[in-house]
Amino acid sequence: MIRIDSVTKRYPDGTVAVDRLSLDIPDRSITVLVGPSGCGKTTTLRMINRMVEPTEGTILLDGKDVTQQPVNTLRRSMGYVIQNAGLFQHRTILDNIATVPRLLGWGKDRARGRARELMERVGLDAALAKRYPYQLSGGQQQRVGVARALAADPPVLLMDEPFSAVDPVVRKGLQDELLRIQAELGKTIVFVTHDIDEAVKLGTMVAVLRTGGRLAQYAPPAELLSAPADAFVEDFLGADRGIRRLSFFPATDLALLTTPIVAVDATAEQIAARATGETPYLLVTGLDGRPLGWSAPHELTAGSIDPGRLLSHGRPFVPGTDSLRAALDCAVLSPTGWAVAVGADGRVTGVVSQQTIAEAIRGAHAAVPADAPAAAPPSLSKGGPSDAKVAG
Ligand SMILES: Nc1ncnc2c1ncn2[C@@H]1O[C@H](COP(=O)(O)OP(=O)(O)OP(=O)(O)O)[C@@H](O)[C@H]1O
Repeated sequence: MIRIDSVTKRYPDGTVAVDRLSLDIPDRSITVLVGPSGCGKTTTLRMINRMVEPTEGTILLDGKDVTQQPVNTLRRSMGYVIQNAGLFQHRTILDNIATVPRLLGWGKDRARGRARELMERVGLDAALAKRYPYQLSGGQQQRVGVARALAADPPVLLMDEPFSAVDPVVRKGLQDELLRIQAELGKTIVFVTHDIDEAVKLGTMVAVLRTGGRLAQYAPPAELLSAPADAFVEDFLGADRGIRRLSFFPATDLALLTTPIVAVDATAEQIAARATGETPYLLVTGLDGRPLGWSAPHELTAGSIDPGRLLSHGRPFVPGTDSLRAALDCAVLSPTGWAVAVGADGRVTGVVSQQTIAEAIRGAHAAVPADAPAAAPPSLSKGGPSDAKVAG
């Protein structure tokens, strides 16, 4: 949908911010521009909506040169979100969001109705509608910024470090919300960040730029992690890329054991039958099938198992939704070294050892050569079990 074709930007003082950059930005997906400070990310983004004009090269939107379109028409087809939201301080939240529809000539009631709809979509309480930006938290202001950019339903969203100014917890919430909105609305999003973790989490495609505005690598995140193009990209990705790459493999095919599991009301015979030596511990579940904790079999008293005396079961993972990284994390954090698998309803479906997960990891790596990346399954959570990421 957006083609950046051999674009160079030289500022009047001679600074080359972007150097012969070519990128095909796919339709209805998130493309992330990432790289160190000053590598030309913002300049590239602003050339798309013509806030900055290229010195050389062309940018095509749906096959048409952006310089051949009236700049106002072009910008109205592109929502723009910046760090700190850039809200109009003297306008209410509702009127901030209604800005572009009003510019397009919508009546006040219709524009405000649309604004209310968008507040709900980005997770803002309707009670905030009449407040002014200074009466909102940073995270809420960013949500207003996203709602404002979406108000006229533009096909393209340009986002320049939109979540950089908020704390990590709020940031994660905003990222998850963006992925959810994107899954619903299917916008073409170009997203600038200097944070490689954010790039890998959000991007369908990731363009890594190096200082001087040159493209170092353009690839889906799994490919970046498995086959960085050079030492610069490898360094930029950080030390633990092998672990992070596991986010792209589903925990679906792990062989789960169901024997070492007993219910809290288990009889002595049931406990004995389950203590087969497959694991040094048994997992105790409640009568509802949810995990309560681990115990050595000889410490369990039939008929009066005290949940308060069990070892923590740790954080469970959901096979089919979570990744191998999530499963490994659960096993590493479990006091017994065994991870607990649950269904979407929270009921235990089995347990799995670190060793079995390690074998699955070896199998996954072997099945996908380093230069042929794993494709992220559509509903795979790429982070820990609480990372509700829907990969693009
Ligand atoms: N108006 C300007 N005049 C001259 N040089 C500029 C101008 N705007 C940006 N630059 C320079 O162009 C280069 C790229 O800047 P740009 O803002 O695009 O980088 P960036 O990757 O977005 O950086 P950051 O992550 O720090 O925001 C930098 O060296 C910057 O100093």
